[in-house]
Amino acid sequence: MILLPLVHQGGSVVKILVIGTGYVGTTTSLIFCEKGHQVTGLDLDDRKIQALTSGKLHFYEPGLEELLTKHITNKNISFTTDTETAIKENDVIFICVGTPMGKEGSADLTFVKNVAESIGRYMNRYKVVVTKSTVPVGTAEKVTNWIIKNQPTPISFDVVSNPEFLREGSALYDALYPDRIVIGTTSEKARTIMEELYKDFQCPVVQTNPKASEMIKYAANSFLAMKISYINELARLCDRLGINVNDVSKGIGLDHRIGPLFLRAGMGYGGSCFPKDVNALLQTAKENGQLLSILDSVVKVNASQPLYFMEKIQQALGGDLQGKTIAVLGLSFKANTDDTRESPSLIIIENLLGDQVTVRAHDPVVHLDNSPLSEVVQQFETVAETVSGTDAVILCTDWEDYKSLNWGELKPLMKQPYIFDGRNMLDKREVESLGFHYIGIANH
Ligand SMILES: NC(=O)c1ccc[n+]([C@@H]2O[C@H](COP(=O)([O-])OP(=O)(O)OC[C@H]3O[C@@H](n4cnc5c(N)ncnc54)[C@H](O)[C@@H]3O)[C@@H](O)[C@H]2O)c1
Ligand SMILES: O=c1ccn([C@@H]2O[C@H](COP(=O)(O)OP(=O)(O)O[C@H]3O[C@H](CO)[C@@H](O)[C@H](O)[C@H]3O)[C@@H](O)[C@H]2O)c(=O)[nH]1
Repeated sequence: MILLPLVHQGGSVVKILVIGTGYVGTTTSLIFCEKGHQVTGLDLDDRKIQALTSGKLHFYEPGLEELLTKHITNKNISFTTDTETAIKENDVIFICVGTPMGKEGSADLTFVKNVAESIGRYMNRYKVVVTKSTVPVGTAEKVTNWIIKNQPTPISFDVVSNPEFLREGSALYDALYPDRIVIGTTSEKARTIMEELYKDFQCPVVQTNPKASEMIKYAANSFLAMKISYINELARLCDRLGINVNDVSKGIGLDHRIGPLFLRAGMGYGGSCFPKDVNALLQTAKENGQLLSILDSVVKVNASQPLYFMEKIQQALGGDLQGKTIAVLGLSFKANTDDTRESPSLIIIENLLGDQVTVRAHDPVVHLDNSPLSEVVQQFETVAETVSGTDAVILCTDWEDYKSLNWGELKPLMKQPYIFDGRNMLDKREVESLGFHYIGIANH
């Protein structure tokens, strides 16, 4: 299924192809449609393409499905699995495929390499090839070489690094209203085309070379991860001293040099990005003989944070958890997504199961269904069913739904009134006044 144009650029016509229809690919496609462009979305996964073609999103992301329906109706977007035709018919190609954690923490570039080879094989005229996937420093050069190696005859092209900074759960807003756009290229021709594509975005544009652009993405994610590990480790000290870490976050975050965001203490960062990207940057540092000792510590603190919380749970419940029944509320790595990749909830569940606990689970959008976890964890439709007969509730994901629960009504359903709040979501005094034992992360 192939599209007609077009973004007009200085009289010439530019057609956009987005390769990979995951969180980033789908969002990227739709924001360019919003800006009046015409987009083809390509994926190898036929089920995803069929779903998207019929206006259905294959993942949970607020606001995206409505936009998808709108742009399908307006014929601004179409989807295909036909790699060759899609490459031939489009001029700007965004690579949005996954770059999962590979050997020793480095980014696995298999999918990017496959795409670059296809682009080389099938390109028929000048193309701008844009890496939106998060890729290590030096990848633009690799992509260039993979394309050249697969070209039957030499045809000119440019590779641009243009990292994506959207968050799951607010992907659409983040992509439509980014804090900045980073364009990494040494080609004036490609830069002009990229500027044209982004001309309606109201934010600063950082113009740099591909290597610096690739580094900006890793440096940003690692910095945010560092803020989280910093506050989490500080929370452990606050716990010992009886200090409310939320007050500390507020007190330091109001200093505009520090900023209020990413200072929420909890069970550690998860998701498809921070864990893999911090590790990939560490691997880049190692390969280049440079120690990043702060980031080393960020990873260590993050790995031990769910275990720190588990210890608090064990201590409060008398040491041995064997034979207890515990409700886990929230499976996704954060609110407003159905993504469970590297979710701290899963680490908590794994530890509970290891302690011979019967685990009952709930999540507003994640369904364990056919996952291996469904064989050992029972999932319920409502929170009331989930907490029935349990010795404790563990709040693992910061869903709004959980903040507004009527704990007074839930308490009589439980065997023991314990709440472990891994996200510091609840008002300690309020639930304690209902007769609960409440333990958060330095939420005193
Ligand atoms: N998820 C996020 O919030 C986020 C934000 C910013 C950047 N990123 C980065 O963007 C990239 C994509 O992330 P994602 O979460 O959207 O990934 P994803 O795994 O959800 O989607 C990737 C898609 O690429 C498809 N694909 C793989 N090989 C292909 C090929 N040869 N041709 C066509 N399609 C192919 C897969 O089928 C899949 O649908 C990663 O590098 C990630 O680190 C992700
Ligand atoms: O104060 C905070 C903020 C976040 N988190 C946790 O940190 C993780 C990541 O959260 P968030 O950054 O909101 O989600 P992602 O969708 O993974 O987005 C990050 O990763 C993306 C992929 O690279 C980037 O594009 C985004 O800019 C970057 O925020 C989650 O487990 C959160 O619960 C905390 O524990 N405390």
